[in-house]
Amino acid sequence: MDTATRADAPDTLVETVGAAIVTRGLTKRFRSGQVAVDALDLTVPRGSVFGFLGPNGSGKTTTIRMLLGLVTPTSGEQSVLGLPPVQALPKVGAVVEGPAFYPYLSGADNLMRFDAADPTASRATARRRIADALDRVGLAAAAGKRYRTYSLGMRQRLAIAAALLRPRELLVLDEPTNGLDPQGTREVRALVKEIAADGTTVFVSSHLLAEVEQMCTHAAIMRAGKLVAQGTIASLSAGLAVRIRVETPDAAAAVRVLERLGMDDVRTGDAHVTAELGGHAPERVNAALVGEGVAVRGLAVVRPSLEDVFVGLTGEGFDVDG
Ligand SMILES: Nc1ncnc2c1ncn2[C@@H]1O[C@H](COP(=O)(O)OP(=O)(O)OP(=O)(O)O)[C@@H](O)[C@H]1O
Repeated sequence: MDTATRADAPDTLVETVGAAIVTRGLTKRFRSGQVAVDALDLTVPRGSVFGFLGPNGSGKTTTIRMLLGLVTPTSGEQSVLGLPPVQALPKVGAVVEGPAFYPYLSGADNLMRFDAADPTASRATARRRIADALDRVGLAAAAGKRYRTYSLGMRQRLAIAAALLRPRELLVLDEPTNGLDPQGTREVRALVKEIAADGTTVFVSSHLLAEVEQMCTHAAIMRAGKLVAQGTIASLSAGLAVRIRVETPDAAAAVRVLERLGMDDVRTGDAHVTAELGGHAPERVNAALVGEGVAVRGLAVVRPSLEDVFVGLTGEGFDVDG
């Protein structure tokens, strides 16, 4: 699945072989009549870090709860690791709501309690399992420290460790950086990449465009319960033009030069001018501007962002407040 499928899902089985998550027409209508998820066709390739992106209230949590068997769909189909969600659960780690940890217990003792709650886990190997999980999230050195002394990032990493007490093929994280400070956010993003590098598919919801752009290989964009687009990060923006941005106090002169070069969609901003780069070499554009006496304070090639994709497809800004 290297190409963007926009809102169109692949409809042959062949295309979904190897998918960690597939949904077809997945819909949740709450008793209130609210349609939280509307005919969702999602294909999450195995091995991807898949960003499930959408403003607050766009249906991300409801979808995740259906995928984990916590909410019954109104209609549609879904498979997780090729199985109905409930059957897949032993192979799926999830952090949906912050797990309840005891503040006065250490990180290791908290995990011990989690582990003990799993009837299939052998007691004999518990210590090894917990040490491995703590090591995996970078908390080995803090294993004996009380939870209440943990930073926000450490707390979230402990939650991820709890989800990774058993070998998992898929890790589902609902807004894992929500409420974290910048340091905690960096820690969690780095951890997600490490987990993916070990071969685990990671399905992570977020309302932060830049976060998904940085952390994920693929993304699906939701709006008001509906899928707007999905594909690799690169393919999502492939249809959008790369632009050149010129910082200059001589905007009017710069516009004339860019238009003379035959550049499309030339726009003037506050002390800058942008245009579609097309087949033009940025250094030649710069030379032409300078040759005409335009004072160029900065020149950048701007690749389209996921926000541009969202705006292009919906005609709306990406409003994180829903
Ligand atoms: N149990 C429920 N009963 C009725 N409506 C609900 C219920 N749960 C969610 N909704 C509604 O469904 C819509 C989607 O909510 P959901 O929580 O799935 O969105 P979200 O994208 O995860 O947003 P957030 O990040 O704010 O949780 C919202 O309008 C929400 O108010």
